[in-house]
Amino acid sequence: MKIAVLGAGAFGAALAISLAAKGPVTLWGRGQQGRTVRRLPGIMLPDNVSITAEIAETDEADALLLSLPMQALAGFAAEQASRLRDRPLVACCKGVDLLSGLGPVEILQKLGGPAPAVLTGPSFAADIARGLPTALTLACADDTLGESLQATLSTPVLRLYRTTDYIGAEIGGALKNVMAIAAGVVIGAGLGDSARAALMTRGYAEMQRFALARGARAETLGGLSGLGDLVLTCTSDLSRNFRFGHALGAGQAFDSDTTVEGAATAKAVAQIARAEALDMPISTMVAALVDGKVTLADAMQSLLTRPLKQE
Ligand SMILES: NC(=O)C1=CN([C@@H]2O[C@H](COP(=O)(O)OP(=O)(O)OC[C@H]3O[C@@H](n4cnc5c(N)ncnc54)[C@H](OP(=O)(O)O)[C@@H]3O)[C@@H](O)[C@H]2O)C=CC1
Ligand SMILES: O=C(CO)COP(=O)(O)O
Repeated sequence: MKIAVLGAGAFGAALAISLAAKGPVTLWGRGQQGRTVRRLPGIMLPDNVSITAEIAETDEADALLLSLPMQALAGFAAEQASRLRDRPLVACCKGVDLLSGLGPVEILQKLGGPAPAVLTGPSFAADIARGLPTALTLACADDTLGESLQATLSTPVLRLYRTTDYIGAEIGGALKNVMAIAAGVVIGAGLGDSARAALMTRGYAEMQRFALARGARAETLGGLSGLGDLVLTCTSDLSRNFRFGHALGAGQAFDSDTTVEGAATAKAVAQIARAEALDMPISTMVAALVDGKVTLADAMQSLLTRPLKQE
């Protein structure tokens, strides 16, 4: 199966490099110039990655990986509908669309083609690009297509596990970024590792609650795309979401050109939680903090003075 990756950011480039070990890959990036990837500095593309700014050069591919920021996906899919429709699509983004409340698979489903898949789980682009061992979840409602994509996209060092529960997989990937911002805030504000462990555990309970309410399976959240990615992103300085939260907690500025998926997703999740009366205190507080609607002191006070309850 010939693969093209749409989106030459850090993750798209890393996936292209990884797949190039198995055969030629086309990598498209808007405004792309030359063979260096601005958002993945210091990494060379192998010769069998064709990088281009001409999206028509991806038309020969049998399957497309969409590696764009979540909030850009719906607009891009609508713009490129005729090009994307009818081919297997794999969403490689993590989040909830702020305008529609939809995840990446639901957005791509609107195109009406084969069942879209989502590729998600614990992996930093820099690790994948360097060929370090990584395991991810490939979720697709059509298990036959999922099996074929799993085989095509796995490499000796990038091991894909498969599920049909795309709802659980995409919600795990979306919400772990919100929790990573919260974990960053905790550490940035000097509240300590014990507080971070409490935050991660209660954050995981929140991820489960949200996912189950939307029809996901609990075990999916316990897998790579949920717990696995929560652990990675809440504990590593390599995470942009964690670093953003850290800056927020420490009262420092943060580069607005950096992709921080958890910020918009927290707002989308807070809106859904309000509309559906779901108890999502950490996500709601992250949304309010990101918008500057509450101070850190108020956020802490509000979370710590909630009624005592059973675990
Ligand atoms: N980086 C990582 O370690 C991982 C990232 N992911 C996920 O991958 C997704 C992409 O993130 P990542 O690659 O890191 O982000 P980056 O910020 O590195 O790159 C985003 C890319 O998308 C391009 N882009 C933005 N908007 C549009 C648009 N409307 N049309 C076309 N291209 C657009 C950007 O172009 P430009 O530079 O011109 O703005 C850039 O090339 C996210 O959802 C992220 O959560 C998942 C796992 C790991
Ligand atoms: O999704 C990721 C790791 O799995 C990358 O995390 P950040 O977007 O926070 O850098």
